[in-house]
Amino acid sequence: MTKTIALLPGDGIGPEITAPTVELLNKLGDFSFEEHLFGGASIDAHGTALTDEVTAACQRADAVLLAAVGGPKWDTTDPAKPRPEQGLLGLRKALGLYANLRPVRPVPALYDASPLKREIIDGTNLLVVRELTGGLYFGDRGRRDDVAWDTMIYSVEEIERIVRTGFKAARKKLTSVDKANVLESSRLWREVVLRVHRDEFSHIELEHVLVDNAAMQLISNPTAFEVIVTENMFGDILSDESAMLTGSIGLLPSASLGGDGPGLFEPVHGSAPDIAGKGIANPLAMFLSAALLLRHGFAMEDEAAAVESAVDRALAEGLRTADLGGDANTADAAAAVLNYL
Ligand SMILES: NC(=O)C1=CN([C@@H]2O[C@H](COP(=O)(O)OP(=O)(O)OC[C@H]3O[C@@H](n4cnc5c(N)ncnc54)[C@H](O)[C@@H]3O)[C@@H](O)[C@H]2O)C=CC1
Ligand SMILES: CC(C)CC(=O)C(=O)O
Ligand SMILES: [Mg+2]
Repeated sequence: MTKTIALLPGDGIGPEITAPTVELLNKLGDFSFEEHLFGGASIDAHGTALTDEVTAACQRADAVLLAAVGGPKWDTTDPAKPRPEQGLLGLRKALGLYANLRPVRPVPALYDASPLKREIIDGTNLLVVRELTGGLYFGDRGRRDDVAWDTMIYSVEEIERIVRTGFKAARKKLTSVDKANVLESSRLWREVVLRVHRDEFSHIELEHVLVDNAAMQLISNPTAFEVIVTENMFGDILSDESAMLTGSIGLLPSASLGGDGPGLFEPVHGSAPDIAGKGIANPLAMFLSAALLLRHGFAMEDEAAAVESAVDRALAEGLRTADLGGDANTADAAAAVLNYL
């Protein structure tokens, strides 16, 4: 049966990396794409980053494929004005997508594209499990006179469910990243992690690492990590950092899961306004997000693996977009991957 994919190209490089991804998916299955304005594009048309109609269309779809939102055109410090990123946060919340999986799998062909030494990267294969609908990005915030505040708030239930996702993803070891030496929300986080480990997953090795130390060890000793589970903002920051183990943020995909309805699949990177419109964006993070959509959204494991193999093969055969130090453009990258599919 035809599966419906809600397509949200968004802003900046979003439409440029979405078009070849649709082409790629069309080679692998019978999909019906329903494209919607989202983020800045939706603000321009409707005055809001996410309309009720688009929320409903995403809820009805079998999966949601999103590129990226945002850009200088919509940057504002005025809290009364709409921002593209509000659409993203709103959609994740509306779909109940509390678990964001960000696999980091450097391939040997690209070790030289990373600023890190080959010996440090070699053997790295980690997963960042980022809590996506709580924490600092969703807590109370405000401004009064010359004071502003954001609140990091977590309930036991919110921590339990993401920690279980982390333990289930781990074969041997889970690293829980927090700031329990300072933050009360992290102390609760750690208590819950310890209890869930003791009661349900004692066969998995557990370690706690403070977030500042984790940021350092991701660069000095990345093979020490298998699965990292952490709160929303820490995961946001650590995953962009981890991207450099692979050589570029343009390579990192993600899957957002956990709701009753469809999953949402999107690259880790943003709308890259500095290169938008030039046709040089790396589409591989978007292709790999489509692979996660096939795997997690539609249980199409063979097709997902085929996309990942085609990406690996293209890179092994020398494909290098500008972010990887080469001169291939978006169309070249798409042609190379489609060729090996
Ligand atoms: N999920 C989303 O929609 C996200 C949206 N944003 C938004 O995107 C806008 C730009 O944010 P930035 O901080 O600049 O982060 P960014 O991830 O868009 O770009 C950071 C750097 O990486 C490069 N880059 C990113 N993706 C690339 C790709 N596929 N190929 C080649 N180079 C790539 C960019 O050219 C830039 O130099 C902001 O409005 C931000 O709020 C940021 C992160 C995630
Ligand atoms: C609106 C932001 C939370 C987007 C972002 O940086 C991300 O999800 O990685
Ligand atoms: Mg981010």
